[in-house]
Amino acid sequence: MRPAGRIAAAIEVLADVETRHRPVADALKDWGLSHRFAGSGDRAAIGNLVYDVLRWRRSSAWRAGADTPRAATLATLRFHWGVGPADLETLATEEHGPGALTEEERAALSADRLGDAPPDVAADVPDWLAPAFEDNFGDDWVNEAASLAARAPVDLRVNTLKSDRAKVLSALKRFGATASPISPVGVRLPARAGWERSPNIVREDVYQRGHVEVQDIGSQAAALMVLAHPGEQILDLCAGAGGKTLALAAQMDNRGQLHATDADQNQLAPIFERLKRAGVRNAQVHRAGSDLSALEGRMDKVLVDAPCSGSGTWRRRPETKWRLTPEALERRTDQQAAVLDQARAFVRPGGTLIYVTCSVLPQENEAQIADFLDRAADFTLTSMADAWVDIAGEDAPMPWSAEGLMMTMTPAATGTDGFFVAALKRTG
Ligand SMILES: C[S@@+](CC[C@H](N)C(=O)[O-])C[C@H]1O[C@@H](n2cnc3c(N)ncnc32)[C@H](O)[C@@H]1O
Repeated sequence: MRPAGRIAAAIEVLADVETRHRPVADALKDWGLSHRFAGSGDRAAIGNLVYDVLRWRRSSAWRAGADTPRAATLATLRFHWGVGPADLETLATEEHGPGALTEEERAALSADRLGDAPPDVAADVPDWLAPAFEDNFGDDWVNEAASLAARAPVDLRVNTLKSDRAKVLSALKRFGATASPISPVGVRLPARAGWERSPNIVREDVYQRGHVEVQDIGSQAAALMVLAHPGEQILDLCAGAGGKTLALAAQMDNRGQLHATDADQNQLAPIFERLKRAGVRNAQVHRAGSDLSALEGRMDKVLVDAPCSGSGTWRRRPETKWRLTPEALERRTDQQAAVLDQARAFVRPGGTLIYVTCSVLPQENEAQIADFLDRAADFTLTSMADAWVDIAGEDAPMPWSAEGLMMTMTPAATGTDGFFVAALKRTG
């Protein structure tokens, strides 16, 4: 397909998402099924544009002067893909293209009005979330929020049970792989621009042989902040598909005992195959709802990788930014409080509870920890500043942190997805 046809297709998919409130992936898949002439490269390229429109939806509508899929798509091409006004005009009128620009569109796309936009429009966040960002990031809030809109790179974690970073870097050199400045086991493949397709890493030999896992550097750093050591007893209470379980097993060098469970058995489903592929031998998976009373008071570390709004991962799932509601956020914070209360019983005296979210919202992070400390007098916050420097090195970018006590990684500060980490020591 020619670019003009892809642009028209992206507008069609976005209209479907909007009018039928459909998941983006489903709308893209259906479009592909009903347009068999489009190859897999075309479908991926259309997906790139659709997701980019969703990333900057609010600011694009402002720039275009209209909040429609067509207006937002044209503004995305103009202001994020660098397509000049004359080229946009030509593309629009080509065969199978989206159709000639109107006078209003031409005027809106010829000059950029973003400088006049209110902060929450420039930040590309829903207006009800602006106070949370401002509260968390002060004067930097617009820049921080806007950084959650850009395309994300593909990050990989080298599985040290099977390989090392130098070998993985060499195997993935053709994708532009570089070593992460934060995670000593992290490898980054740069984000692709425009229509260009991301590398399909799961087809690579290093992936199929379990030498790497796809995992954001922020998620890797959060797992490293557990400070798991060989020989310890560790519980991963919200293990889900096991992303952090695998990282912890590698840190433990397969020694000691790693317990993994989740409240939802369906979430756990992929973990078994992943543990096998990664060569993990020290993990025991407990089915959802299992009786874990034998572990109470015995764990050196308990990881709560809590259910959350996912605001830190908006780069990867931009549609979720616009679908989040105050009610859904409140449900999440209730779940977080419940899972923290559940987790504390497993920590041995002197052991540590590590709380992680992939969110940057203070309601799910600092406020959640403050409330927990009010309920749990036998826990105290521990500083993470030294551990961060030990793991990442002196020159690595620093997360947001008040006195080193709790940490928030963000695309703007650490070049990662947004992640929050707090470590709470059981004193009594
Ligand atoms: C952020 S996801 C976990 C991601 C996973 N740790 C990883 O790194 O791939 C949060 C998980 O918490 C689980 N969950 C929610 N409430 C829970 C509870 N009370 N106890 C255990 N798991 C819970 C959800 O089912 C979900 O799988």
